[in-house]
Amino acid sequence: MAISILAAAKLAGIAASSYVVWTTWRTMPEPAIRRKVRKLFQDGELCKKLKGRKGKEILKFPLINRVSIYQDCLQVVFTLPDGLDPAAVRKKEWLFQQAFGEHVDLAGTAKTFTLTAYNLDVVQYDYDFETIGARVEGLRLPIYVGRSRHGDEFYDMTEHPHLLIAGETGSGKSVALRSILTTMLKTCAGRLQLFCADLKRSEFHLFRDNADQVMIEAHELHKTTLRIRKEMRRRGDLLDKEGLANINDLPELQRPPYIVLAIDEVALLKKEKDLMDSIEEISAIGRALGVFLILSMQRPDADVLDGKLKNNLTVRLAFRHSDEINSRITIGSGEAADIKQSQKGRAVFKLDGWRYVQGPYLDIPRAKALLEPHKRPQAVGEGDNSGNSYPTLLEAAEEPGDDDIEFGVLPF
Ligand SMILES: Nc1ncnc2c1ncn2[C@@H]1O[C@H](COP(=O)(O)OP(=O)(O)OP(=O)(O)O)[C@@H](O)[C@H]1O
Repeated sequence: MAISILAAAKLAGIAASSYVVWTTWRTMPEPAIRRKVRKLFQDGELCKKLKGRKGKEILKFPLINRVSIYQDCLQVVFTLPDGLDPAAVRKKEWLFQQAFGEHVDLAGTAKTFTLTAYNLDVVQYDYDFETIGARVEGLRLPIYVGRSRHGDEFYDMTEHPHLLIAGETGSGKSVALRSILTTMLKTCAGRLQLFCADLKRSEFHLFRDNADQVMIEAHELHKTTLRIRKEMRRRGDLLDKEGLANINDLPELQRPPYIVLAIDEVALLKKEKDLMDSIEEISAIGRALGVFLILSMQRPDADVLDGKLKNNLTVRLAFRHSDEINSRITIGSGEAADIKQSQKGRAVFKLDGWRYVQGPYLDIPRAKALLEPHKRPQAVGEGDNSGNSYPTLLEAAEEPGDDDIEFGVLPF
């Protein structure tokens, strides 16, 4: 019997050693797990040394508050005694891995830590719209990120605006953008205007028939950001007039479509000061007005992204980074440097804490096939047939206004 379980584990792609460790402690009663964790504290000398009466040394170990055994993981919550350096606990993560298998997370800051041991790692998988579409149903502007050990990871961009995607070359950024935008286009027909800028000219040609505009030159993008700024003013006026704070509060038929501006390889724009200023303005005030950014680049250092803009990109997806310093630039900590080169599509997803995710794999031919039924029927900006009376961004830009002066000075 034991042999066939191991064989099944191997067939399922699970490292056999990890599986054995998992099955061993899955069947252990809670007191035995407590004893085992206490033993690890002793072996790792994770304790505060105190002087007792008559100079006798007393060792104070962390206190185990809770042990929970779930279907897919084991959790142990413990509190450090005052004076024990939390870094010492983090350094000994390997001890917990040896005991509970390699898929261990140790989360905590100063005093209370949660050790979570999972039975499985996240594995690569293919994009499947049937499943993903069902998961994100009901979200206004869904971003489907991938799978973590907790299950599918997705969120509503109207609640968490502006996404920053970063990672070294070949780590999975373009595939992630492809799958994120495909999901959006398939689920938000009639309430999304998508603008894509791809100065590398490598990825967004795919969306040419689906997005409202695909730009490959900085000056085209500049013109579009000026239009978006003008549109934001128009939306601001509308909200003022209606006494509302967010376009989501408008009645559905009056509600402007969400605008998403996705830019691949932002580093190529670093010398375009005016353009970057426009992007920063969108990041600062876009949320309530329904205007959102997805920016992708290899390294979001100060050279490329001004601090204010970076702070407004509140959600982060960090694929493999070459070292801890680079990882810190993107997510403020080193975990993206622990992703191996072979782990394509693996990233640190940072939103209300962080976790590792595996993005779904979607190649260009399949993305094309998925997008085929969603091609825009008309030329750029000629509206949709959703019954919504709000003018499209490009129609609105045709109205005379004070920005026409700005448009005139652009280098076309
Ligand atoms: N989610 C994934 N699952 C499996 N394989 C993936 C995944 N994402 C990327 N890959 C593999 O990695 C390769 C490189 O991915 P991708 O082109 O997205 O990298 P990138 O970060 O955009 O690189 P660059 O910055 O050079 O454009 C893909 O061609 C694919 O083979």
